[in-house]
Amino acid sequence: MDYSIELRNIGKIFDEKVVLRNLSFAVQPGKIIGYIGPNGAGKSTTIKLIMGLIEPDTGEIYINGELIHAGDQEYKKHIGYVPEASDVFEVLTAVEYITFIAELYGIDATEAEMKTRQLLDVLGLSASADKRLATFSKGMRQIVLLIGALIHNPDIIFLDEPLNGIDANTVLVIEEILGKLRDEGKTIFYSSHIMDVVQRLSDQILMLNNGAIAANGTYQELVNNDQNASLQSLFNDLTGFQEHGEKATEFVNIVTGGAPDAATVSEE
Ligand SMILES: Nc1ncnc2c1ncn2[C@@H]1O[C@H](COP(=O)(O)OP(=O)(O)OP(=O)(O)O)[C@@H](O)[C@H]1O
Repeated sequence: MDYSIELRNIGKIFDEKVVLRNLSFAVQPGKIIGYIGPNGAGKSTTIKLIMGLIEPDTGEIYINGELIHAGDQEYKKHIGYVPEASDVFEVLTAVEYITFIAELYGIDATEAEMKTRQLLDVLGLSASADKRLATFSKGMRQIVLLIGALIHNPDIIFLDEPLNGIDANTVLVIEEILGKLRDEGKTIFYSSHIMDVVQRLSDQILMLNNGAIAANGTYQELVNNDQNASLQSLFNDLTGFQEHGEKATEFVNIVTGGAPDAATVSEE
């Protein structure tokens, strides 16, 4: 079987800074892939490369076995993307925004509106369907972005912190939706800093550090079946971050004036 996404030796440099170095990984359809790493590790850059928004400096990207380039259009029809930043067209209503996207993907206008209203209804937003997005809360916007990314039934779905601002009940529904889409054979590429959600949802975890893969496997493989381990502690280990306790003490001491040398701490 072809991989749905395969990166071979990808390199990317921005302003003389090496952001991705020889990045290689492959993922199969019908899996949720947790894509994690510290701020600035290169996660969004990877997603932009796969979505063809930017070109790699070196290496190749294959989607469903086909070598792709940034200018290619065909494969993009099979991709859905839920961005982290909720930049939506504020003057549009939820229905207008989602049907606009659906029509861009070639869905007939009447069908697009019908499907949009049904999906908004399922996720509890039917009363706000014809309200402008300017009036929507962060979580409501996130749901609109999610529907907009899925309405054309994509095979490969990228989600960047998709649960931000969404209430606990709707989170449960969305997690189940992602599981069902995975069972339908979709590839779900899930990027998040919330380790317990990634640990719970992912069939495969890819950890990026300094532009290279630091770990790649199932959660059980990564923690070596250690019952006391967690993705959070593995993340701290692999990214070499052990001083959270000291950092917290230092911060609180500065705020409260509790440490004798608090005034000099920031001079480093
Ligand atoms: N267009 C760009 N021009 C210059 N530098 C860029 C550009 N895009 C990303 N970078 C740099 O590349 C590095 C990786 O950024 P990227 O957004 O991929 O990280 P990330 O892992 O998604 O981080 P976060 O978790 O904070 O979203 C950062 O140092 C960033 O400043």
